[in-house]
Amino acid sequence: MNAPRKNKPHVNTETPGLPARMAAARLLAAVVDAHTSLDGLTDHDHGHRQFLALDLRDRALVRAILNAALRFRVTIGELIAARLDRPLPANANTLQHILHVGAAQILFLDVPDSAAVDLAVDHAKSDPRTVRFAGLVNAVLREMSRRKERALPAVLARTDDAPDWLRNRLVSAYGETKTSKILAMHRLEAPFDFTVKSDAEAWAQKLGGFILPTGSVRVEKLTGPVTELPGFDEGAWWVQDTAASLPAHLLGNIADLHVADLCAAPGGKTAQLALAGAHVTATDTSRNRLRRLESNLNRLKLTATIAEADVSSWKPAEPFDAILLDAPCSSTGTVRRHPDISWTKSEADVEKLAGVQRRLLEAAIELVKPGGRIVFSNCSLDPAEGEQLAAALLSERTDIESDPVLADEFPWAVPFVTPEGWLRTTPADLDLGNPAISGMDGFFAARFKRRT
Ligand SMILES: C[S@@+](CC[C@H](N)C(=O)[O-])C[C@H]1O[C@@H](n2cnc3c(N)ncnc32)[C@H](O)[C@@H]1O
Repeated sequence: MNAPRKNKPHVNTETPGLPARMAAARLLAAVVDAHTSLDGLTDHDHGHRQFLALDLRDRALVRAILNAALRFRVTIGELIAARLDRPLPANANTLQHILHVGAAQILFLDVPDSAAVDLAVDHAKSDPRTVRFAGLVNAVLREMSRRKERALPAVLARTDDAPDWLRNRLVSAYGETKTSKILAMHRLEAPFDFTVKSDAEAWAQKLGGFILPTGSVRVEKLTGPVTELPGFDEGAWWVQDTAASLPAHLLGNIADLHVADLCAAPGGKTAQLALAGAHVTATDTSRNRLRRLESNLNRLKLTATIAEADVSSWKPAEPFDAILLDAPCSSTGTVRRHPDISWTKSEADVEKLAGVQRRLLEAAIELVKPGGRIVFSNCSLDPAEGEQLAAALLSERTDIESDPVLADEFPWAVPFVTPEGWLRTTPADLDLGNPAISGMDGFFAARFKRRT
């Protein structure tokens, strides 16, 4: 018989609620320590095995815990630190994650505090790395629960809930005041935007929303899954942040033109181009994502030619009349919907992705006919992936010119057009008075023309 191990865990890990908390802490580690995307970890087909082992209710709880833990990570960290006599050891990652998962429930979720504390303590006891800290977990979280009414508003008022790298980059791009507005919006769940095929008025009514100046229908909160909403089965609309719907419009009248949508999946912009009457070729490197694009188009009863291809080496038979390149990016414009991005991405990613975008844009120029338009877009807030990249390209290449968006070209575009004729949106824009229904994703779009 083995000798009993010191600190041997002695907890029934099947205790109701405990597997969900253990999965939440495990996924938090994957996001924060290994920089893995939360969408991938919580995918219902290919997600993390600890997540897939849970029933649907617990999966929803894990998603809610992680959204809060990541959205308010700085606030939570400060409240934990205030309850400790000295900082936790640097290698105490697992303990940190258990505390953050417990605190996220106590501070931001509708879970009884006692359950959140007890399950965090059980979790600590179940793991040899944290069993000796079970008392500390109990003390910190109970005290947090007792003091939250007083402590939480004060800490929320002085924290930004952004890692330093992101805050610093935003301040250099937008200044302190606008950065504060953007980060305040990052604390809120984004409303749902729908791009409708026609009759926005009727769909706004049926979906319980309203029409934005950009033409999208906005709904503050959904009452059930998207797939059960009116109009889903008949393909009357698709979910698309209103900012994401703007770049495709910049191609102008594309009826009957041959348009390539490069980096197309899952196809929100392909659908717009097809709906506008173009003959669309949609390319992407990801076979899985192209499958999603195909099924999305089928539901919407729209068509496009689909090509699995890498833009940088793609050699189509004919050049296109127009090109949309919605390039992969750091996605910092979508933090409201994906609070993990602040913690999975870094300054180095921004620089690396700006290099990728430049290469893809150079390749895209070769695919358009002389005189043809190219719209380059992405959902980053960082000028390195937007304004700086566009300016560098224009100053270094003589075969393209800027095709600026004019102030009177699209009435909806006026608030977002820069002096250079580019489009720039941030979550602080589209302020409708009530923050819960305001804001939009951060997007950049520039329009170029290939010289004849
Ligand atoms: C921002 S997403 C596109 C979103 C899409 N345009 C939409 O509106 O639904 C970027 C896409 O670029 C694809 N991608 C990345 N590198 C690529 C490359 N070298 N060639 C083609 N596609 C690429 C990714 O697989 C991903 O689907």
